[in-house]
Amino acid sequence: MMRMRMLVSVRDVAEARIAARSGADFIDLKEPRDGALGGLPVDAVARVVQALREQGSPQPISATIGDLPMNDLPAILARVEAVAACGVDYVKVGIERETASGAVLDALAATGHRIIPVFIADRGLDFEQVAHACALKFPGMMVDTADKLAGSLFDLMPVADLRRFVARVRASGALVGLAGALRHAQLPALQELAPDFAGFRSAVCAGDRSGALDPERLRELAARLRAAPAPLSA
Ligand SMILES: O=C[C@H](O)COP(=O)(O)O
Repeated sequence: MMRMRMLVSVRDVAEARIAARSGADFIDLKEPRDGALGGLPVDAVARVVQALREQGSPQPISATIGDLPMNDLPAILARVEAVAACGVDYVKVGIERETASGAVLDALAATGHRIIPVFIADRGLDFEQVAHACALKFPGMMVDTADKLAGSLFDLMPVADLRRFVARVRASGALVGLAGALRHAQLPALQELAPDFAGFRSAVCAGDRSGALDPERLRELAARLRAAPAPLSA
């Protein structure tokens, strides 16, 4: 079992370069000021992808499409196409706990792009929806939280549900990731859950997640993740 990898959310070329040289395993493009899955303008995504590819950064790159309502499937699909065309490795799409989400998952799977559904967990997870997504064979799946002021993922979801999510997604063959205002202090709890990767923004900024990426915090987190033994439960 590999160690747990670290996805780091960045908003521009400068932050992406910092993340690439400071220990990030996945570089995730978003505008943190615009919420959990705030999207960057497509030309900004393209600029970051070009800069990272030109400097030979090996990390896979993901980008979010932005917070779009589940009932606006045409807008979701148009945005997926635009973001995928920037050359990212993965397109992240927020999945709300709503009836319309089933049809969104079906349509995303049919795009042929490498989509990572991100289940928004503030109101808990619908495990039928998760099972539905698992059957659609996405390359990865995550949970994240929308309200970053309500505490971390561990405050919003029971550990038993997180464990169930990790097991269910892993059994489907997809990569599984956890995020939601995760902090350094939660690394032991994360290690115990043993997702393939964990996503960070709040913990690697000097102020709140809308501020600037802090290379020192990032390097410290990366060092702690590298030092941690691979969890037995994995
Ligand atoms: O995809 C990961 C998120 O951007 C993590 O952000 P956060 O640590 O502020 O919840």
